[in-house]
Amino acid sequence: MLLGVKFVGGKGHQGIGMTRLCSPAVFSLASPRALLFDLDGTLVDTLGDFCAVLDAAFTECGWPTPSRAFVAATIGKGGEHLIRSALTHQGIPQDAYAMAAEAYQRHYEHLNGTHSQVFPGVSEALAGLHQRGLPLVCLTNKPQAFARTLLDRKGLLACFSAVWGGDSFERKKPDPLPIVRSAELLGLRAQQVWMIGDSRNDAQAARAAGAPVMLVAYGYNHGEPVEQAGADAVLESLLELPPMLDEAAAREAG
Ligand SMILES: O=C(O)COP(=O)(O)O
Ligand SMILES: [Mg+2]
Repeated sequence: MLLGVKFVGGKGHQGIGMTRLCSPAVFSLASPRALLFDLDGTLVDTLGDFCAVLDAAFTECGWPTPSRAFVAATIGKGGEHLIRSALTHQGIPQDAYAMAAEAYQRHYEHLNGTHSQVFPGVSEALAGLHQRGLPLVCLTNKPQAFARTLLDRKGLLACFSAVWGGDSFERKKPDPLPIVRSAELLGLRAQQVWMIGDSRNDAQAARAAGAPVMLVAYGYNHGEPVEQAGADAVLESLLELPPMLDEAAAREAG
């Protein structure tokens, strides 16, 4: 029985503490051979970056800028989705996409990381997990170059054995392909890795790939309750991961 956890997915299981288990499968998960981490909303609070970049790009183009609430509910599916959604939301025709995307890209390069903060517990959790020798991979829908720069600027890059972006594979999350390919590149099957994310894009991708999935409660999930996104567990902090790994290892040993 996991300690310090509360089961929220059904009747008959109760616990204490922070981790909320959404699936009874979490009681029998095998130890992962690697962890895949989403970036925006999971490791770094980048909402301020997205807002600053959209503000700069749309202002330059002479358009009204989208609200912070709109941006928070829209991020998670990559830059093109965000730009196209923002155009529609502001009543600007889609044929302005190329102009918007060029301005967005240019401002993102300049502003990347300047309006964002690492979430509490992330640096400590990643350092501890890295010390265990477990391969850690960043798997985000952000373009790979932007992801690497952001992780570097926030002092997190050295923890990761690989960083894959929304432009690294033929399809993005919620398609399972990025998870399947990330596992393959480690010499693993998707069932042997855990996906750690913040949104239904991460949960759907992991479910379809056959990988266990944990979602953080503090990220961006399109304005929907994260408990309903189909995760095995909902975490208040990444610091809850080491005890989960200890629990899985102890179960296997004993
Ligand atoms: O680029 C985005 O929309 C966010 O990407 P991520 O949540 O997969 O890190
Ligand atoms: Mg995310």
